[in-house]
Amino acid sequence: MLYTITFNPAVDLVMRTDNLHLGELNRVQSADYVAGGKGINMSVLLKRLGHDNIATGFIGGFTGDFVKNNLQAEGVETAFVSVDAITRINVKLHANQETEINANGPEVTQLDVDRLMAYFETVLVAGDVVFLAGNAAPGMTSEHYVQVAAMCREKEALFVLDSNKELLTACLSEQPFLIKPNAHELSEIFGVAITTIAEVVTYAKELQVRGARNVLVSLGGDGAVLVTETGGVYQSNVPKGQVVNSVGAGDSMVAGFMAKYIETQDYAASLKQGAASGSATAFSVGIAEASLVSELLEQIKVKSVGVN
Ligand SMILES: Nc1ncnc2c1ncn2[C@@H]1O[C@H](COP(=O)(O)OP(=O)(O)OP(=O)(O)O)[C@@H](O)[C@H]1O
Ligand SMILES: O=P(O)(O)OC[C@@]1(O)O[C@H](CO)[C@@H](O)[C@@H]1O
Repeated sequence: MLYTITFNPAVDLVMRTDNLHLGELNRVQSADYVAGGKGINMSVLLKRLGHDNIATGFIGGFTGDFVKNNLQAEGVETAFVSVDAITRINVKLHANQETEINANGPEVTQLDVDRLMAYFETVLVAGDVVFLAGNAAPGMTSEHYVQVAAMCREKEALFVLDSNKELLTACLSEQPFLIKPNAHELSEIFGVAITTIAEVVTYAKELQVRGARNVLVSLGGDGAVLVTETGGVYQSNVPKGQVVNSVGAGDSMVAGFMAKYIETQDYAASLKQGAASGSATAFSVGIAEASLVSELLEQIKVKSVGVN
């Protein structure tokens, strides 16, 4: 089975206005409410690409009910631990530029974490895939991420991680199957400016030395680079299209990549579908429909850029 974990889910409130005037009343042209949080976005796209999965994490309040109902409407099974507080609302504002305002989210206690870990202790078996994505909820530390990573390693489940510098680097020693930093996160991890593809490859390989099995670096409108444990180094382009809302593009890339990997174990084909999925979501209000992913696949070129 595939499981996603979102420690701090959200309702994403996506609003559009022509111009944003700080310090004044602004009225918007449109407002859309979308179930969000990185693991949740992955669950939606995995299901749309034909992969049953179970969404887990911590959830609460009327916003939590909204997220669960949306997932269930998508056909995604849910196994969240309920917390006695309201799941956050994150504002995604599209004016001249995209601005994101992410709330803190509810406090999570050690008892909540223990409940979630007890669930995984019962269900997880060899060959399962666990996607852990997004930031920690208040009350959580990197130790909780390492706990999940270690359990996956012990039970021989593939562990896929997309999170910030501190949480990602803390888990490297548990040998995650896939990590997906973006260019900015890669620069932050090493404290250097990374501008060329050669530099991306060098630092992605350094993450492998530190424990990651496969490293997918997303480069926004410049595509992505994949460094594999089997020695491949691949680069993908982006298709033509109108960016509508790039929120969730990275999550979609991970879901699209893993969906294809599970089917084929073909890294180049997986990168191709990952890239198509990321762009398809960037060209959509929420997470992409499978039909747009297939349509964009035709425009994605994956080339080998050297041997690892
Ligand atoms: N402007 C764009 N045009 C076309 N494709 C895009 C664009 N932005 C993102 N993508 C696609 O989506 C992938 C992931 O995007 P990005 O690097 O922005 O991830 P991210 O920073 O993790 O995003 P997020 O945190 O918002 O999900 C890119 O590698 C690319 O394939
Ligand atoms: O605060 P986090 O957990 O880092 O990110 C949460 C978030 O910004 O990530 C998703 C897009 O990747 C959104 O759906 C959601 O609002």
